Amino acid sequence: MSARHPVIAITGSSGAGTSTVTRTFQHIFRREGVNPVIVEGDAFHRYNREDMKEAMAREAAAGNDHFSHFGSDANLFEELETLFCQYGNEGSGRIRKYLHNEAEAAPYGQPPGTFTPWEDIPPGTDILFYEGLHGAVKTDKVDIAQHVDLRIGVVPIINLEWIQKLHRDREQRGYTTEAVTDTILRRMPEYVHYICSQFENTHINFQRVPMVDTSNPFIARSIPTPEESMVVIRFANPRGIDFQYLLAMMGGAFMSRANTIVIPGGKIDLAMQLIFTPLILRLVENGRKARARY
Ligand SMILES: Nc1ncnc2c1ncn2[C@@H]1O[C@H](COP(=O)(O)OP(=O)(O)OP(=O)(O)O)[C@@H](O)[C@H]1O
Ligand SMILES: O=C(CO)[C@H](O)[C@H](O)COP(=O)(O)O
Repeated sequence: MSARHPVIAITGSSGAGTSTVTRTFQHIFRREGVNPVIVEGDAFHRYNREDMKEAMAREAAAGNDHFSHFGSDANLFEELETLFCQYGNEGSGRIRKYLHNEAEAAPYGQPPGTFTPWEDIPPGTDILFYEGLHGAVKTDKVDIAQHVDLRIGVVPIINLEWIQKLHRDREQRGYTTEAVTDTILRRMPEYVHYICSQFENTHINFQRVPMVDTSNPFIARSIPTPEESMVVIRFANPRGIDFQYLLAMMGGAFMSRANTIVIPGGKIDLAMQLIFTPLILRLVENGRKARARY
């Protein structure tokens, strides 16, 4: 944790919606004049696409059919922890990108499924913003969560998460339904160990719950829309959260527990702006003051 160079992490499974939530944060950063460095979690995969296929085949030959992008062996957890720690202390660190498809890869003149070279974070940023799979991970070897000032979980109920992943991977990444289904099945043990466990380390979780039937996510023709869903927002520590204000600002919202507010899905953007703008401004302001004193 750092008062000088704050770190925010949005953490969630593949297809949960972390990239979508990032757009709301970019809007807040732009409006409030905050200069972030944005880190995509996929940059901390250990292998490029070809090497990952080989690693998976090696593991399968050795009897492990569950090697996946969710676990510690396929990711650079130590390097991610170092980045958060170094940024928190000095505002510096090394980042890169994982290029998922032709559109992302074209500007770099590289093939999809490869990483860009590591680069230093430019000096003068206000905040590090991470979105990806592992922003609140704790294992027996690393404690990534401890370096993050604001940890946010994005966790649709699992049927919805699968529908979102199936649609995104087919439409934007060129995979078949069968290939995505195999990936979901292969990742399940590491999903339970590495993904679910993070949501007890987060400060705020957003769980989208569809109000339409998603019983068989593998045949769903479309992703339930925001208007067809509700969002459960749970605060680990509700002290200081003005629930009366949130209820007044968002028609149709209600409290389901003392630390949990439920809102209509179409209001998620508004909810995030109302909840996060003051938290971001406080982190950035504290950081600026602490750096001025240093
Ligand atoms: N609140 C939402 N309402 C409707 N659709 C959504 C919502 N959030 C995400 N989606 C859709 O779900 C799909 C996956 O979302 P997104 O790409 O943000 O996931 P992700 O968590 O960033 O995945 P990955 O980590 O694998 O890149 C996208 O097609 C996106 O449009
Ligand atoms: O979304 C993911 C993890 O968040 C992807 O599964 C991972 O980044 C690998 O991508 P690809 O299968 O396109 O090589």
